[in-house]
Amino acid sequence: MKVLMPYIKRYRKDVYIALISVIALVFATLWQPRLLQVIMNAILDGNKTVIFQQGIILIGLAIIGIIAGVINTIYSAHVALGVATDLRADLYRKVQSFAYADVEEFSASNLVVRMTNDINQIQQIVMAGFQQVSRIPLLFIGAFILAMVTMPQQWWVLLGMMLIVLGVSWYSYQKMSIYFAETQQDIEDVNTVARENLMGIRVVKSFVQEPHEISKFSKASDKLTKVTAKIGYNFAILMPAFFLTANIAVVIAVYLVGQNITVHPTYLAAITSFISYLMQILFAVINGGFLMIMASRANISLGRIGEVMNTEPSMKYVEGTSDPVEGDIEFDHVTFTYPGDDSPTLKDISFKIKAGEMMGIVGATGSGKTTMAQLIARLYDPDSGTVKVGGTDVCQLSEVSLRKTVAYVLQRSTLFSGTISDNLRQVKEDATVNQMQWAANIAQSSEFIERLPMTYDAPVEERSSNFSGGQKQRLSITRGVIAEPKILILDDATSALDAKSEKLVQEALDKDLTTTTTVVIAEKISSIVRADRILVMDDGRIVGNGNHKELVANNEVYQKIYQTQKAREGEMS
Ligand SMILES: Nc1ncnc2c1ncn2[C@@H]1O[C@H](COP(=O)(O)OP(=O)(O)OP(=O)(O)O)[C@@H](O)[C@H]1O
Repeated sequence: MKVLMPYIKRYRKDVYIALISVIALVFATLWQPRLLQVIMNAILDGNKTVIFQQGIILIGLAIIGIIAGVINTIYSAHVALGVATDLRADLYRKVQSFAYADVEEFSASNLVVRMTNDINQIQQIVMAGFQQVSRIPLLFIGAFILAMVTMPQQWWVLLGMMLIVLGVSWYSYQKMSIYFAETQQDIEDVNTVARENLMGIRVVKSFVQEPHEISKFSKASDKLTKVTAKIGYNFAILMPAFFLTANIAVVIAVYLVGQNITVHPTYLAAITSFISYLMQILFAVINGGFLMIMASRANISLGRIGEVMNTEPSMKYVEGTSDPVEGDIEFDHVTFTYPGDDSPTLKDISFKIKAGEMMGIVGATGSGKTTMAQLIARLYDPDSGTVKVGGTDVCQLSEVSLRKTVAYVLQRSTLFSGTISDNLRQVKEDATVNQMQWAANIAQSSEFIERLPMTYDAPVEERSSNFSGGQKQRLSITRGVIAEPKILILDDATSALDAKSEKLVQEALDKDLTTTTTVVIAEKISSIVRADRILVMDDGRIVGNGNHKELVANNEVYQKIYQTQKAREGEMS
């Protein structure tokens, strides 16, 4: 609730209108049986004036009730929609402030569920809250008092019905809250299976995994069905049980009143009014139960949202100039462990590279190459030691300055839906077509972009599905170079390019980005053979540092990689 209150307060005016309209609605609902009673007595007395007068008031009251109901729904919806929109925007802003490690810890899909499903739960409870929270107790207490006033001698019928209905609802709502919590989990499971399947649909199809995937989905879906069915059975029993109890109470009241009807003819009108109040009490209890269930679901969602909102980003940036720094890189005794891991992935790494040089990083898979690149881009901070860029500790650079200095191109290219120019302008807002062409020429992407009917305004579909792997990589490199970064990291970023294109990219980089430090992580030695310096990684340590010639001459690990690749190339040629 602490999370929600500041958001609700922003809609004070709508909240007041919603609450005042509830009071008008309850008044109209409760007063109608009372008037009906007066009219019925007037009918018995044959008093036409009273019938007419009270009839008009009754119609007026009904109209007031309808108008109040409409106003209440509109303003409750204003508050609910406003709260949900603001909360979603703040949650999104918060996630944007997270460090990469924070996003990884929550997991991206989990954060998406929190921003969509959980926010929806909040929206529903706020809406229901302003429609029902004040209405239920007012209706319940009002109907109870008026029923007692109408037929005080039937107090025990009323009390008996209330005890039974409240007892049964308490028991079943308790039980159903457990089922609803299970449903929440089961919905997430179904979502996860469906999402994984659809995102990896190419793999599913190519390995003919459809039957396996269908059975996995069926299992998750069956679990959800079972719990939902249990909720359905409970409701199926609960509703008739409530109405049976109410009807028994009505029968008892009518029977008792019927004994005296000839002595007290006004009892006839009173019993009609009494029955209306019994029904209102019943509806108040049923709606109260629903609200409790919704509230318990929303409470879980609120907890999940609060968890994100209260998470402090694990990485903070200093305020400072937004200018880029020079492209020198230095690692000084850097040790790094991934959050949650026991042993370090990088162990005591030290090296220096001058601005404008090219550095290659090779090593076995899992040896820590990508991790090292991530530390240059400050996606993580080291446990100990310092990473310096342009002679400054990366922790002492403002976020904008660091992002302007370092461009990081990954093997698995991530392009955003929109157009090619939208993607390029993410890095350089005011990029002209000439600048785009310049960058595309370096990345060898101009050749296919310019063949597209809309060239740089060509659409990029969701997950860039309208481009091949090689085209995606070239577009990512284009985006990486367009702002002429001081440091360009290519993390296996040319793996989907043929040898000729890769060579052309490297030559263009040498020619056009002369002052840029290039860090190339590659499986193939051929990709880094020209580098000024090559780091050889093995199990999180640097086991070789030199140029190709030096390493071929005296580094065992490098020699092994080189010989294996040469032998493979020999086999292939
Ligand atoms: N987010 C992460 N959380 C925990 N451990 C991780 C994470 N990312 C990588 N690792 C582990 O750190 C080690 C080094 O991974 P890294 O990706 O740096 O290796 P790499 O040399 O780039 O491998 P490859 O050549 O296969 O890309 C691996 O053992 C990997 O399992």
